[in-house]
Amino acid sequence: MGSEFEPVNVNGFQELAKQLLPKMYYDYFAGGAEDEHTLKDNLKAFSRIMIRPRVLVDVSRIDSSTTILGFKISSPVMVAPSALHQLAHLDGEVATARAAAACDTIMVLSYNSMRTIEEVASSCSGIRFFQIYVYKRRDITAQLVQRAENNGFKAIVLTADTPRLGRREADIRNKMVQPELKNFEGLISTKADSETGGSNLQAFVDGTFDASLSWKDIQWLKSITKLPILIKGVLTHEDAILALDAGADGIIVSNHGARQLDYAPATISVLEEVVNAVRGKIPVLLDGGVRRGTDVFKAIALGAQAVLIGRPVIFGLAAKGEFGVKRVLRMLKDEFELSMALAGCPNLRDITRRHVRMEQEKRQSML
Ligand SMILES: Cc1cc2nc3c(=O)[nH]c(=O)nc-3n(C[C@H](O)[C@H](O)[C@H](O)COP(=O)(O)O)c2cc1C
Ligand SMILES: CCCCCCC(=O)C(=O)O
Repeated sequence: MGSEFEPVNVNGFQELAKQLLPKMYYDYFAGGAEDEHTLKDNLKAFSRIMIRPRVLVDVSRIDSSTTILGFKISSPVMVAPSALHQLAHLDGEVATARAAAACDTIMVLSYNSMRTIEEVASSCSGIRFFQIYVYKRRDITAQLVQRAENNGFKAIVLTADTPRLGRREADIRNKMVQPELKNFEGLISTKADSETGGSNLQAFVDGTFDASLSWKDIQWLKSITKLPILIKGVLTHEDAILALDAGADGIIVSNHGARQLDYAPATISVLEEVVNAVRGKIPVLLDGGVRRGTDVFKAIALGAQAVLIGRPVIFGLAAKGEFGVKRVLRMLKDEFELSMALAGCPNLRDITRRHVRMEQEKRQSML
């Protein structure tokens, strides 16, 4: 493959990133937990859903814009929080933020970014949310939440699926090195040594993250910020109800890109369960395995307000920096708009449950 290779879909960026990145970093970005069963199923589950197109609908104008927590975005494709963007490209999260802003969408900045909250905030205007983990040292988490709020971030995303780090065997084999995180300078050392010689990330998380975090702590989070709070990592109707009861302002159905609990369900397979439990009271978003505009269409049909993408953004960044991230976001928007047109849905509100058919429904209809 020569340097002129130009991806025609977002998977092409993964191929480019694989050629360009050191193996340790590529494996960190691409990998999942243990057998990577859920990693594969996040993709396969989308392919088990069929779209039921309607014809002879006027689709001469397609509007894929939507509103999330009152903020208008050009299409329901947002940037998921992902760590360590400077391992993909020197400009790191600043390039990602500029690309997201240029595409009129929301970026969720990771707690584990390599560019600081302040650098990202001053790099361009744009709507941004801030994702957090909760450290045993709660004062540090509270300071970062405050800095995000002071720097114009519009919501806090609490990642709830990481009391400990999932077992990513590629990182263990590669002895993945934990880079220092500038956000925490003067607050805590982000250097870590793995006693077992495995992944430094795992050693760091095990020493720092608060594994005692529970639903009652949402009250603590509410007491330290005025921003809306979204809970990321919900996969069951039981937890969706608990999130509602705790006063969450939104839910992100996520299995952390299959990097935490292997054999957790593919996110698209549990979206409807969560949407039904929430009954429209708060927005439900989804991430995990979204690689095509048709995937976005399926998630919207099953009740998501928007999707977020993780690895495609990182691979776009690794391949072509800010331009690569823009290309990824535009490709998905264009593909989504095409699927809206071909399915007879000029607006997002026209996409309904009846526009998709799950595998089990297909079998029933063939009996
Ligand atoms: C390399 C990498 C780093 C990630 N870092 C974080 C993180 O810091 N915080 C977080 O909440 N989720 C993190 N995630 C999970 C993403 O937010 C998201 O749930 C997942 O990537 C979506 O799946 P996809 O990569 O298939 O799009 C990370 C994912 C990847 C691939
Ligand atoms: C620098 C610590 C990285 C913690 C894990 C980040 C993450 O959520 C992921 O890799 O997934």
